[in-house]
Amino acid sequence: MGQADYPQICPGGGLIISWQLKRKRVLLVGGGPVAAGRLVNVKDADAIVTVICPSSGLCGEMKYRIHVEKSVDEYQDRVFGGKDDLMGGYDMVLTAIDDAALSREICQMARALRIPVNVADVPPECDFYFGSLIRRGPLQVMVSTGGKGPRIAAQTRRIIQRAIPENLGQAIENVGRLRAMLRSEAPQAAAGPKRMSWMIDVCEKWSFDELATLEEEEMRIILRGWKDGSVPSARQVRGIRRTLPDSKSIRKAIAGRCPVAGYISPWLAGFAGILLGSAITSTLFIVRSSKRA
Ligand SMILES: C[C@@]1(CC(=O)O)c2cc3[nH]c(cc4nc(cc5[nH]c(cc(n2)[C@H]1CCC(=O)O)[C@@](C)(CC(=O)O)[C@@H]5CCC(=O)O)C(CC(=O)O)=C4CCC(=O)O)c(CCC(=O)O)c3CC(=O)O
Ligand SMILES: NC(=O)C1=CN([C@@H]2O[C@H](COP(=O)(O)OP(=O)(O)OC[C@H]3O[C@@H](n4cnc5c(N)ncnc54)[C@H](O)[C@@H]3O)[C@@H](O)[C@H]2O)C=CC1
Repeated sequence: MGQADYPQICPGGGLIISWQLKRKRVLLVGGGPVAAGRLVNVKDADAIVTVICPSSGLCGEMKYRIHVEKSVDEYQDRVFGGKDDLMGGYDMVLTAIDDAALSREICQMARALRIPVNVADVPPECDFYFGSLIRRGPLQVMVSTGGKGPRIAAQTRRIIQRAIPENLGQAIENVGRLRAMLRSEAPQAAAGPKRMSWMIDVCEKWSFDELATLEEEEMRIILRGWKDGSVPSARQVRGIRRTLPDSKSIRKAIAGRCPVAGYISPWLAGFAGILLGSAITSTLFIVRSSKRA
């Protein structure tokens, strides 16, 4: 048992977790563009949100969210009024106001009440930071630089965004449905380890594209393997007809590069070659025919 057997502890980071805010109460003070961004973040997590901000200070998006979309659960058209405003049983307090002294005060009051608080742009007054976010259905990715470089967080997010397959959200959605079906077929706690290793096999054996296009009937067929611990492949479940190459392989074949020579895909090169060949042949034919004539 030595140091090398265990992951190294790297102090100085933040704890990245997926805070379940559903039906929890969030107080948002402010109504500018930053507050509007925060609102979207917490409503994406199904929170119950109260906004305190005079209507004269609401930005366009905030007006839309409150009056048209009606996604703000409670709107109070006034300035922040002191400690009583924090007594609504809140699980989180967010401020995005252009008043540094008041923000500091709200932060201190929230901390005294042990309510986690974020003051936009003031790291010492944040119990947690927001991050740069990617959302694809149930898939969420957050990039944090721990306050060192928020713009770099956004740039990193864009790099990751490009690397995430388009249909991954749908694949995860379907895996969620299959897991739920498995849980109702084998609900016993004792089956946990077997359930988990069977689900691991499904996720490893089926590609994202195959999972993304899974239909309910196919899920039932896969589940037939559960009892003897086997996982049928997509080819076995779908037969030869539906096992077309996935979109990634098609894209690679058409637009990819030959890994050895580095030139564009042999498919594309081959196709271009045929086109060029027929063009040359027909030109020669036309030239010869016109000479004869
Ligand atoms: C600590 C933190 C606290 C918090 O607010 O939660 C915080 C603090 C500060 N931000 C500042 C500035 C900028 N913030 C952004 C952008 C974002 N800032 C976000 C989060 C965070 N910002 C938390 C740390 C997150 C992390 O590091 O990972 C993002 C990720 C999420 C979001 O806010 O929703 C979002 C990108 C979303 C996206 O696009 O994906 C840009 C870039 C831009 O606008 O394009 C700039 C200008 C460039 C620059 O300054 O670097 C300043 C300086 C003010 C000054 O100099 O006066 C401070 C204060 C300080 O650093 O002291
Ligand atoms: N983390 C981030 O990504 C960023 C954070 N910020 C910071 O966030 C804060 C807000 O930014 P913006 O939305 O652009 O500001 P803004 O100036 O557009 O909006 C300020 C809002 O606060 C409201 N407000 C002011 N005093 C209030 C009070 N006593 N009670 C209730 N509401 C009050 C105003 O009516 C207005 O709606 C700024 O302090 C800014 O430094 C700014 C840009 C990026």
